[in-house]
Amino acid sequence: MRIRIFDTTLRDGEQTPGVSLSPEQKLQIARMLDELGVDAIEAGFPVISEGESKAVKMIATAGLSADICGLARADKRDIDAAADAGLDYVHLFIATSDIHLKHKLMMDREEAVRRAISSIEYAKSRGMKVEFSAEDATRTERGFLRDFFKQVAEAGADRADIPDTVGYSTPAYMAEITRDAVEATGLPVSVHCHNDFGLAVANTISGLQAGATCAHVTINGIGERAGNASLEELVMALQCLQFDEARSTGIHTEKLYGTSRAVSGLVGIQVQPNKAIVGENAFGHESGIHTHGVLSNPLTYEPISPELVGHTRRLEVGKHAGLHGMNAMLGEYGVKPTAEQSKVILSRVKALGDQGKKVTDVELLSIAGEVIGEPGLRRMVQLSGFSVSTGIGTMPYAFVKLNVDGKEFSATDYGVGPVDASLSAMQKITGEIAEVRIREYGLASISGGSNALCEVTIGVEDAKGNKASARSVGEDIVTTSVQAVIDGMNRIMLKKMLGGKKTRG
Ligand SMILES: CC(=O)SCCNC(=O)CCNC(=O)[C@H](O)C(C)(C)COP(=O)(O)OP(=O)(O)OC[C@H]1O[C@@H](n2cnc3c(N)ncnc32)[C@H](O)[C@@H]1OP(=O)(O)O
Ligand SMILES: CC(C)C(=O)C(=O)O
Repeated sequence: MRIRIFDTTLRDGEQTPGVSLSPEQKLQIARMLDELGVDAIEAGFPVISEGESKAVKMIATAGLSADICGLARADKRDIDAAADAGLDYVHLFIATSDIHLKHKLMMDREEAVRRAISSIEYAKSRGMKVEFSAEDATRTERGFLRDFFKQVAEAGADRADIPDTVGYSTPAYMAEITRDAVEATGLPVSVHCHNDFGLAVANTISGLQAGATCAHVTINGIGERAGNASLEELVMALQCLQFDEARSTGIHTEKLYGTSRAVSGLVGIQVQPNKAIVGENAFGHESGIHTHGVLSNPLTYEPISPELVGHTRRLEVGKHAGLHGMNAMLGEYGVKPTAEQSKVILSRVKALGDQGKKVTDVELLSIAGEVIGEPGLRRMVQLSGFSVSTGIGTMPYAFVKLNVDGKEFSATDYGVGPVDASLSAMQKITGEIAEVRIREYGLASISGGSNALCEVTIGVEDAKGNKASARSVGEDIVTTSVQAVIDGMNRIMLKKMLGGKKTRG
């Protein structure tokens, strides 16, 4: 069965506290969602502001393949705003649980039904298709919910949606009320699940198994409080796990990781490393037993291949590392220790781990260099000049000069602060010579006071998915950041030059 993916990143996702997108940013995300292959995009809630109405209009007229929809309360002004934004598809809602009716809407059940019916009739009179949500459905008295949906269908709604507004349902209950709604309405039914108890995807799947044909989801699971059902998790679960019946979607799964990162950047919310499918660690391994297995056959410790979702594999060393994984990582840099040397290198890596430290690629290589007795691995990139200016009433600015294998490159750029400006300037250079991008940046203070030492940990990646991590410690956060990036770049360039066996990606 083909499942309809209704993406609400731009509406419920944007309701994440602290997130606001400009119309241009919303259009940019809508285009990405369309390319990803979603069936419907909830572009926004047109009545809430001028910018929101403009954004919805821009998306509605952008010629996208997905159906474009907007949210409206059971209220004429909201419906007019949706129609005026150029929509022919509106998502109407009214709460049906007693707690919402009594304490929020101050109306009884009969009034809620009347408001639902009149809003559907009005939206239809304005030429729009209607998807109707019974807000807080899962805390609504079951008999009333069933009756409510029946009347919504009789009033002319085209689709019915079951929101688990505060993530309160269990999968079993979601299935029961989905069956009720399908029977009562005879309409295509959607499910809209929140993640307050971490069950949003499980509840969504349960609703789909019980007869719903559409899932409301967001990229990275962003949304109110603990968020909504995550698009990437749901889509991959439907595609890869065993269910009673096969359910497919139109999502181009190889675009999932890129879309996740792009949305994360635009909304300003980092994806947690252990997030399923798209987190940095979703295909990352440190434990020796795991890296050993993965090197032989990745499916030993990965349920799916990272390429399927546009992600890459990453091996790391640390306290839990083993010889096979560590030697494979060193092999990428052309470093081949003897069996005895490997044991010594690993014990020093573990000693760092025992001190509670993350061990970066640069540290692994410098330990290996010391143990093998080879001079440090060649630095192709060196910092040969650098200055920044910052202050109040001035735009932070950086000048960076790098010596790359004897050739000088320089770049300048602005940024939100001196670190940002320096990293942007560096990226201009690295874009030219090595296409290295910074995928992770962490800054921590490791001693107190204004003369504190800072520690910068950085992850860099090239266009081919080669990754390297580096750490630098110093007194000046800008210089330390630049040094960490340069260390990471050196590792990537060395890896490319040596063309060692690739253990990642
Ligand atoms: C579960 C969900 O995600 S629902 C969607 C939630 N999203 C948002 O709220 C996003 C943006 N919201 C806003 O910008 C504003 O809240 C607006 C523009 C919608 C309304 O702003 P205000 O007029 O200042 O009202 P306020 O937000 O304080 O209160 C909500 C009003 O909507 C009413 N309301 C809530 N749900 C509905 C509904 N489904 N149908 C009709 N009226 C509703 C409330 O009763 C209250 O009405 P009142 O002002 O007459 O008392
Ligand atoms: C408007 C509705 C569908 C909603 O977002 C919710 O109940 O979570």
